[in-house]
Amino acid sequence: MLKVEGLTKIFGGLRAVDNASLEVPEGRIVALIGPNGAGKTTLFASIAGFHKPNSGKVTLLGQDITGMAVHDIARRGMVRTFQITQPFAKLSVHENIAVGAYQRFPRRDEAWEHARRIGEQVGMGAMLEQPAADLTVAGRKRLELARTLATGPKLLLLDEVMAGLNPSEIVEIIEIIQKIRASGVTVLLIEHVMQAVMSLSEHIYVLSYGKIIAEGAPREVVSNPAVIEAYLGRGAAEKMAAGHVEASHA
Ligand SMILES: Nc1ncnc2c1ncn2[C@@H]1O[C@H](COP(=O)(O)OP(=O)(O)OP(=O)(O)O)[C@@H](O)[C@H]1O
Repeated sequence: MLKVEGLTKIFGGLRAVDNASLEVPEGRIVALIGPNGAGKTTLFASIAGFHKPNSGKVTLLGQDITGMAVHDIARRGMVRTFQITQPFAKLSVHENIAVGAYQRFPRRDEAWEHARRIGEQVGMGAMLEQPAADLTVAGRKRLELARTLATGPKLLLLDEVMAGLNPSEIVEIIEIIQKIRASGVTVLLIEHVMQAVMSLSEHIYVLSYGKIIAEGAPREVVSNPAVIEAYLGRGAAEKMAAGHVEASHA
């Protein structure tokens, strides 16, 4: 569904993303992990049209979309969420979701009904009439998910939708993401919550200093010495193998 080949994005002298390649097959949940500042959000933004890559190629459903505008990419079925959510605070939850739904259903009644269904899908059925300003962090994260989902994506790019959530909220949103995938939407997610990455994704890419340093099945990737070192520093993998570092810190 999505193929990224040799993507590089440079800010000033900084190679925030350096020759990164990845693939997301249709119907899968794929995760992109890596330490803070590794370049994950920059890679997302470069894939979804928010940044123009310096080099590399992005292919969506067989079409070259490199450097295309955000709305053209969205029309082709790929949308992203944002880490910092910015709903229209004075509008209700239902109205906020409808803003996304209008991109797919120009008729008001259809967009409205679609927005209600999406609201229920993300567990916000009882909150539809609330102003977005009254939502908790978890509510705002769900609303962000609902707004992008309402545009009818084939591929959803989720940027840290679990940040700031408590354990039970995380379990709920994991279930919602599983349902979204079951409804036919492919997912690429950036996430720091390892519990979620491990239980949701079938394939993981690890970014460190802009480069993809490892990829594979979740269990393989978390025990990869290069990945452990990227998170814990040089020599950590060896110390861990010798029992000097708690595995839970990885
Ligand atoms: N618009 C920008 N201009 C200049 N430098 C930027 C810009 N956006 C990001 N960077 C830099 O690029 C690098 C990668 O940042 P990015 O936000 O992509 O990392 P990240 O892996 O998403 O981090 P986090 O997990 O903390 O969200 C960082 O060094 C950051 O300071």
